[in-house]
Amino acid sequence: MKGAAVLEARDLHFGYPGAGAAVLAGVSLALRPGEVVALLGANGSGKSTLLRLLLGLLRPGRGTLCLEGRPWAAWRRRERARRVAYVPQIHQVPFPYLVRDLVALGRIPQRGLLRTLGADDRDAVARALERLHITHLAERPYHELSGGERQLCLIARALVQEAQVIVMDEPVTGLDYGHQWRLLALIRELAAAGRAVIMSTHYPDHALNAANRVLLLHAGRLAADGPPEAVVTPANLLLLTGLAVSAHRIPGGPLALVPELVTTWRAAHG
Ligand SMILES: Nc1ncnc2c1ncn2[C@@H]1O[C@H](COP(=O)(O)OP(=O)(O)OP(=O)(O)O)[C@@H](O)[C@H]1O
Repeated sequence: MKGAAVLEARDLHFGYPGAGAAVLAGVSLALRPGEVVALLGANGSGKSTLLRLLLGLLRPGRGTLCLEGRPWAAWRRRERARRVAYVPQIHQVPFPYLVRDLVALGRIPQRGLLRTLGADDRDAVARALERLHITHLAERPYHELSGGERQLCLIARALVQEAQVIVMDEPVTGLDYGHQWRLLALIRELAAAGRAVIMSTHYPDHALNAANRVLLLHAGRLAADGPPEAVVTPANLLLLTGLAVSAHRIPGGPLALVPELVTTWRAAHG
């Protein structure tokens, strides 16, 4: 995909203080408007760490990060927050927020901390809840919700932020099958409207079908970066998971992935 990068990392190196080996070594990537980038990697491969580096929540030992071509440190915090939204994997709230209040927190970068919500903010919250089909949760305490319901609230909070870049750490985790695919469709819509989305995922078929570009994180490095069908290959899935997986073209349609284990079970047990 062409166009200037909205977020660009060059040669990132990172290790947690006191931990032995580096988690990331020499990772470079660029995220452009209109792109959905999927980040695949095994458990503990450093996906969350990389996303937290891209958000400026961790500092790289080496390397640079630019937002809209300007070094990360040159931006004021609020200006960055207007441009980059984050959907974390795990989220604790310090107060017993109602869902609509938690989602409204996403408006703070737009309005500032001290100004009360206006009609436009309330409309934005209502639209986001509707878009995620969770209007019925608006008056519920966030901390009483299920994991999947909370995840949808965090996505609504990112939507009302109206940031150009959305960083999502395993956004479909905990969501039922219908919500998973509806969320992926929404992510595609956001990108089609000009936003740039990077999301980590453990689902190769989501990367294959919902992303424009796939990054494969392995042994602290990006082992691949390219179009989905060039990256989500049996060879790369073997590297990533240790599993033999075959890819089958549905006539005139997408690729379907089948682990060889399934083929073996079916051959043995019907
Ligand atoms: N705060 C921390 N201090 C020390 N080591 C950490 C810390 N957070 C993560 N790590 C280590 O860094 C490595 C990468 O962790 P990270 O959470 O980035 O992986 P991940 O790919 O997101 O994993 P998962 O798919 O299981 O969520 C792991 O070995 C993890 O144990």
